[in-house]
Amino acid sequence: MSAEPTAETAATLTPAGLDGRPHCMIGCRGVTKTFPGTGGDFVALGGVDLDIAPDEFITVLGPSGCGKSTLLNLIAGFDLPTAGTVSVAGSPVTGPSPDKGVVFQDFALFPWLTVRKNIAYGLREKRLPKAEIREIVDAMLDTVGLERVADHYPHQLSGGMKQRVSIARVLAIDPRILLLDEPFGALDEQRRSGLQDELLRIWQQRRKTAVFITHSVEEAIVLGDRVVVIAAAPGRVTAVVDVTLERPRDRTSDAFNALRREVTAHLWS
Ligand SMILES: Nc1ncnc2c1ncn2[C@@H]1O[C@H](COP(=O)(O)OP(=O)(O)OP(=O)(O)O)[C@@H](O)[C@H]1O
Repeated sequence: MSAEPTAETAATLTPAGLDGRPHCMIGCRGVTKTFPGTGGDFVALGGVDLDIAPDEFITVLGPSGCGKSTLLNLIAGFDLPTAGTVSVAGSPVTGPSPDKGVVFQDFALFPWLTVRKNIAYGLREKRLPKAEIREIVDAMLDTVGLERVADHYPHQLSGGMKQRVSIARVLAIDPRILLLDEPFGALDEQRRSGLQDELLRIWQQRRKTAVFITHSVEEAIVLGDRVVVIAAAPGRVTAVVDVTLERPRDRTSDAFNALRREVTAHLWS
């Protein structure tokens, strides 16, 4: 069966509600991605279907190599699917755009720019007036608690600080969608937990649609409204677990542990 959407299915991807907002911010329909290999094509994603609602926080969990980053790259528009469609607010994704902000694990900061200038980078690209840039950057420095190191360079910062800068740089351009590829993977438990809290606070304040890739079952449950489990070879969604626990979530509660067992079972099945 063809994975290409018909005019009818494309139209039903994002029917607007009474408030005029789409029900689905990100829609994946039969998303398949193959890469050429020496022994023939390698199917990294084999038909992913997923709808993500506006303001929803989705976490994506799966073994190494199952296609998590590939999926995120397709949503970001860094690459195109071999078959199927990825749409944002009803329009097919054809490339990167300012409505999608991406945070990478390795921070991707400019080493020759100070913290302030790193955060201002996207705003300067947008050619905003200087005073407005300053105002937004000051607000961002405050949000992520980095005023003290505003004039430092990346090499003078800890890993956690660098990741805050990369989050602030993305938030500064105020994208509707946040795409985060294992952003806290390299941090110690304490920093990781602090940044999880900070990210949730920002997400709740600014209401964004978030897709967050992780290898950690705990992180997936702490953050997500839903945890999407992906299996490998080919990459496909094998489970979607609703997390209805109140935030902030108590990682030691019975309900949390029950979810941890459920998600882990899906991951290993
Ligand atoms: N540009 C590419 N060319 C060839 N193969 C690729 C390319 N990008 C990814 N792959 C392959 O596709 C598969 C999925 O890769 P991907 O990086 O999406 O996995 P992942 O789940 O994010 O892994 P990890 O958790 O280790 O980061 C892997 O087998 C990878 O080797």
